[in-house]
Amino acid sequence: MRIYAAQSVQRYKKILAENPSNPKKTLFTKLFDPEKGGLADDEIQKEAQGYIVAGSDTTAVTLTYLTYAVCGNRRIRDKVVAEVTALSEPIHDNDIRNLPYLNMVISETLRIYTAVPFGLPRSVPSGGASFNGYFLPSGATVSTQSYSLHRDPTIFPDPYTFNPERWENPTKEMKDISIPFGGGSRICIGLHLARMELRLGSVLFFREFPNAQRSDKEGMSTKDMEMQSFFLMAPKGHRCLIETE
Ligand code: HEM
Repeated sequence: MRIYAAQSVQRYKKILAENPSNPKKTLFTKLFDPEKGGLADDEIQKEAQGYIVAGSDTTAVTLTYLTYAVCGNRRIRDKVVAEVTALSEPIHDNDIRNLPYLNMVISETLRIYTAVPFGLPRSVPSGGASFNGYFLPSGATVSTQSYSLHRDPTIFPDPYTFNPERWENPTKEMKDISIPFGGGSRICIGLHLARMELRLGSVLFFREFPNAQRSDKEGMSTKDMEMQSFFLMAPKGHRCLIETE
């Protein structure tokens, strides 16, 4: 990935050299201009690497678990299929961003199959802070994480069951405690893009494969799909087999 990021930076520098006044714009275009507070090549490369990890595996893992969860319950799958097959082509995000059942399925996937089970660390500001009766000294590193919050049985009854309907009328506590994208000023910068990808990916998949179901070929089982933390969460067996009826 380091090499890929370095090559991308070099490719873009070539584009800039060929058309310095009007280059094809990317997220990083301004960073290449040292006169406008840009960064050095190796700094851009590190940023690019961060975006590749933060923006690809997260969504891929979430979409994998969404597909697996939906395909494991015919009632849920058929409700998703009914909603997405009622759409007419061409499909644009505007047509699907408010699909009620699909959004519940996505919220439930982000609750129970959080790809990022932790929060990135924060430093307590100078002067320290009091939280829940505890004093946190200035400079201490603190963090919270979504994995156990999303499984709190007092907020999410029967927390280990994939139940999209629980999002039909979510309580304030459910909304407050759900942090699949973190929170505060450093909340995931890609959350809207991620939700868009999850919506589009699911719509296209279940329109194309309305009869998709879990496969047990090649010994595939739920054991393969147990979540393991490789920094990001991912299926333990590194695979997810789905077949059509
Ligand atoms: C389902 C998909 C995703 C999940 C679950 C997710 C989750 C998270 C979480 C929990 C954080 C830490 C936030 C915090 O500490 O408060 C984070 C940070 C970040 N995410 Fe995402 N993310 C996803 C998709 C994306 C995408 C698509 C992009 C970019 C294209 C992205 C870019 C980033 C970046 C750059 C940060 C660091 C933000 C900062 O430190 O200011 N993420 N993400």
